[in-house]
Amino acid sequence: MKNLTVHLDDKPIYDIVYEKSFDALPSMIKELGYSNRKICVVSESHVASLYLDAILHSIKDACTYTTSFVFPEGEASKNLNVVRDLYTHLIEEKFDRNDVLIALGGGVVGDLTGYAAATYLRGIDFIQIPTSLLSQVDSSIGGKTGVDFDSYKNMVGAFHMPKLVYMNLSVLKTLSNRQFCSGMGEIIKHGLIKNANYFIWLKENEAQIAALDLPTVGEMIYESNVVKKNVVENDPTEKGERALLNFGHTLGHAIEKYMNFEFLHGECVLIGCALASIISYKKGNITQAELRDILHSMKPYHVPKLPADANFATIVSYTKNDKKAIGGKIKFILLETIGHAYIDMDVSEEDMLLALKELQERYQDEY
Ligand SMILES: NC(=O)c1ccc[n+]([C@@H]2O[C@H](COP(=O)([O-])OP(=O)(O)OC[C@H]3O[C@@H](n4cnc5c(N)ncnc54)[C@H](O)[C@@H]3O)[C@@H](O)[C@H]2O)c1
Ligand SMILES: O=C(O)C(=O)C[C@@H](O)[C@H](O)[C@H](O)COP(=O)(O)O
Ligand SMILES: [Zn+2]
Repeated sequence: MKNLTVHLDDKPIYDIVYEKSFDALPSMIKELGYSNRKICVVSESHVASLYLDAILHSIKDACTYTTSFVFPEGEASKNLNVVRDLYTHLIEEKFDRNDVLIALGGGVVGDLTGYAAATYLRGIDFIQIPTSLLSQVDSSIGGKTGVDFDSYKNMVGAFHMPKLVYMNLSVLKTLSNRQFCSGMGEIIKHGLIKNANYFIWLKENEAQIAALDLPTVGEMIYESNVVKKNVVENDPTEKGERALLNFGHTLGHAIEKYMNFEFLHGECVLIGCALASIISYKKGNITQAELRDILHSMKPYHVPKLPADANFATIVSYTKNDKKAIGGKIKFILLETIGHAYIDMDVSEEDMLLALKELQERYQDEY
């Protein structure tokens, strides 16, 4: 697979490289000019138990000093307390402005490490080594970094681009099926908002994807990265087009909070995409056949059902804290057709409630 380069203002900023091992990492660290720097590898308990020793061993001769910082796995760690502990570690290890962080893990590690890199000493370099499907297709690219605050998603953050995104596709072999399916939420989103052919390809290849056929999964990751890279290059700080990447996230983030993070981010994005598609259909945009195709495309990935007694009004009330609201109005992302999304400022609470009710009914009929 050809590597990609993310440009800003037509200047190359960082590469996304596709590998099947960690072997090429030391030479890439040297190429970035980090031979005389210290490196702290940041990870969480589960990923660290699988890959941290290998990474530390592989980079030890590529820089002057290595250390690591490991926090408990899961979304509950994506907060300012853990960032504070990381700052303390970096201060104790005398990290200066030239030193470097490596984020080794899924989106939680990437978002948190990126935020620490953006803020420690007003900004130091960091490298993304995404290990979950979701982080390989989405969160490692584009420089959105941040943490949750009082269970409000990504309330505190910064835009800070990595210097390299190093994908080792072979690590997906240790990922659980549930986490793999969660990553599919962002992937289906990419097809729906930007590339109808990619959406069709996803449906045609769903058997190979679900069976984790690595060449097919590699192609899928690459296609998703192209979608994300193009959007980020056009609008790195979300002044316009980048908001489309939030398709499925307004209600998705509200459901994540409502479910106390028991549902995974990508699972909530799948539900959110289904709901936004229902609203798009009810507004006369997508056809009934398109809506059916969208809901069917999610079926192999085990979209979790909201509890039968879920309080939809509470879920809708959580969307009021959406970071993208302008003058109290929510910037909702809808589909014009499959492959074309737009910002709609007129989605009402009633629209959201009706969509939640309809999805719950469709789930009872298995769509
Ligand atoms: N910055 C962005 O643009 C962006 C985009 C999408 C999502 N996000 C954020 O990313 C987070 C979700 O990311 P995620 O789904 O990767 O969650 P995560 O980081 O919690 O990782 C998911 C789980 O998979 C495990 N895991 C990761 N890699 C593994 C591997 N190779 N083998 C075995 N287990 C592995 C982890 O231990 C964890 O339990 C959310 O906080 C979300 O808000 C950010
Ligand atoms: O990169 C982006 O831009 C995205 O919106 C990607 C989303 O998948 C991701 O979940 C992001 O963290 C959401 O950002 P937020 O600003 O809505 O918190
Ligand atoms: Zn997301």
